[in-house]
Amino acid sequence: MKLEDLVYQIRKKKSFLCVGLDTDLNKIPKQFLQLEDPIFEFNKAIIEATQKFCVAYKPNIAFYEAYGLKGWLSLEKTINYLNENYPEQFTIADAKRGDIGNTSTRYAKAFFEELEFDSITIAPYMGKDSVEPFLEFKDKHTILLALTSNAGSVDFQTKSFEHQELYKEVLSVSKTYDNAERLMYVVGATKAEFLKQIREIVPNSFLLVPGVGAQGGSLEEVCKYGMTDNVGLLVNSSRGIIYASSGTDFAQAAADKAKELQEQMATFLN
Ligand SMILES: O=c1ccn([C@@H]2O[C@H](COP(=O)(O)O)[C@@H](O)[C@H]2O)c(=O)[nH]1
Repeated sequence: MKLEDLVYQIRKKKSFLCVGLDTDLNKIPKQFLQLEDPIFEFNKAIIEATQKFCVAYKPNIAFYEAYGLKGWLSLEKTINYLNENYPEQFTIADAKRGDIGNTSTRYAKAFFEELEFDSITIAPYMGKDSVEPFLEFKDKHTILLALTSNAGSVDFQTKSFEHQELYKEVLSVSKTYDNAERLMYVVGATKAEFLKQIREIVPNSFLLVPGVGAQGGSLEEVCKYGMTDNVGLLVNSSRGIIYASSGTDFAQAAADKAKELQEQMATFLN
C-alpha cells in the first residue's frame, strides 16, 4: 500500500487505530474451540466487528507460530481475508525479524510476497545490511523497533552510545539507508515523553505506537507530541479490544472499544 493511501484512509475514517490480532486459544470465547479453525474464525469475527473504526490490523506472528503449521494456516487465512475483503486496511506482520542480508531477503519474500503483508516489524540490531533487503520492496514498509514499550527497553535503548542514546542512533542512522522513505518506527505509548525528541530526528516518519490499553500508555500524550501534518501515527491496541469481553458479546464489546478509541482519535484530527 502507498503511504498516501494510508493517510487517505486515516482522514476518511478519522481514525489511526490499528487492531492487534494477538489471538490466543486460552483467551477466545469457548464456542470457537469446536470449530475447525478457531483462530481464523475469531479473527474474522473481530475484523467484521472493528473494521469500520480502524485503518490497520497487526497480527503478532508469535501467536500463530505458537500453534505450528495450524497457526501458520490461520495466519495465511487471516491475511487473505483482509486483502480480499478489506484491501484498504494497512496490514502489519509484527514479526520482529532481521538477519544477514540473504536471510533478510527470504524473510521479506515470506511476509511481503508470499503472505502479502503491507509491512513488517524489524529489529535494527544487525544494522544496515540486515534492514535494506526489506526496503527494496516497492509500496511495502519496514517498521524498525526504535524505543519499545516494555520495561526492558532501558537496558539498551536509552543507554548512551557515543554521543546519543541508542534509540536515537537507530533513528538517525537508519535515515541514511537506501529507500529510507519506506521506513516507519515502533515507539511505545508508554514512552510518550520521548516523542518530542524523536520528532526532532524523524519529523515526518510514520510511528507504530503499541502500548495503549493493557500497557497503560496515554493516547492523548502520544497525539500531543507524536502527531505530524500527515498524522504520522498508527496507534495499536490488541488485548484491550479483542478481549474486551470473553462472553458471547465479545464482538460487540470489541466494536465498542474500537469505536471509543476512534472517537478519541477523531478529536485530534482536523
Ligand atoms: O514496543 C513494542 C513493540 C511491539 N509490541 C506488540 O504490540 C502489541 C501490544 O499488545 P497490547 O495487548 O495492546 O498490549 C503486542 O503484540 C506486542 O508484542 C509492544 O507491545 N511493544
